[in-house]
Amino acid sequence: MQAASLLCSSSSFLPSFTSLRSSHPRLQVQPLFRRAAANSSSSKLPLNLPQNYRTALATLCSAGSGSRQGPSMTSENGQDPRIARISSAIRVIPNFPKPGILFQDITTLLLDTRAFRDTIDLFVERYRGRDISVVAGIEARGFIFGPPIALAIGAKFVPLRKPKKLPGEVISEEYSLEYGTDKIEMHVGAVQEGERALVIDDLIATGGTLCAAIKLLERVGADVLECACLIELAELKGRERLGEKPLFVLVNSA
Ligand SMILES: O=P(O)(O)OC[C@H]1O[C@H](OP(=O)(O)OP(=O)(O)O)[C@H](O)[C@@H]1O
Ligand SMILES: Nc1ncnc2[nH]cnc12
Repeated sequence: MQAASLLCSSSSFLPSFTSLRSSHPRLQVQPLFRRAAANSSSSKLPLNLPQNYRTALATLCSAGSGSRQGPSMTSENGQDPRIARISSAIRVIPNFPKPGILFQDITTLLLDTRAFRDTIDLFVERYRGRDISVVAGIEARGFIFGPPIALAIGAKFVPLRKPKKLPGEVISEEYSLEYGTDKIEMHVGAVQEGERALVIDDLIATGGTLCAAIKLLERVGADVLECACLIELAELKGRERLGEKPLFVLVNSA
């Protein structure tokens, strides 16, 4: 399968927007849910069309030994019925912020109170009762999903921020982009050795950001149970970059 390419030409501008060009082959997965517009090419889509082809995989996108189904997985092809609504609520904007990029816009999901609530609930159902004391959210969109999950499961929320945003002493982890590098930072003392952590972001593309987040947490001795994202751009194989670390996603977007 051809790998999609990062189109950003500089790490200071559009640090990690990742494209899946419309010419790319379809995702090689067994979809439990396929959207009606599944055969559309992104280049044919009007900008305001809420979706392109998107395959929702419910909890089956978990990898590694941490994989398990949430308690409310009622059957309709084995998929939780909430997934279809969540998938539909994410808008895909072709050619934003640069030509060739299919931008996964989660702001439309936030406008749909039921879909937003269902998203949080699905994560909470998965992580409640697993003795997680830290939910680490990645700037910026991990800050939207992380805090409600943290509150619901009784964990603290730790923001992992872009450079020079945190006022206290920080540890940093650099990660590579197609062109150049970027960095995320965490406050020293926010997480203690031995704590059980979950990393949350809206989306995994190449996986560089999540890898850096895992490294930050492990450097202070935390045990990172799993990473969780709303969306996976599976063609970019970010999951492989995570190695054995389990990844849980709700929606797979090709
Ligand atoms: O898997 P990767 O290739 O590392 O890319 C994924 C990251 O890219 C996006 O954030 P972005 O860097 O665009 O920052 P933002 O959320 O502040 O817009 C997304 O929210 C993830 O954090
Ligand atoms: N295609 C994409 N849409 C939204 N955020 C992204 N981050 C990296 N690639 C992205």
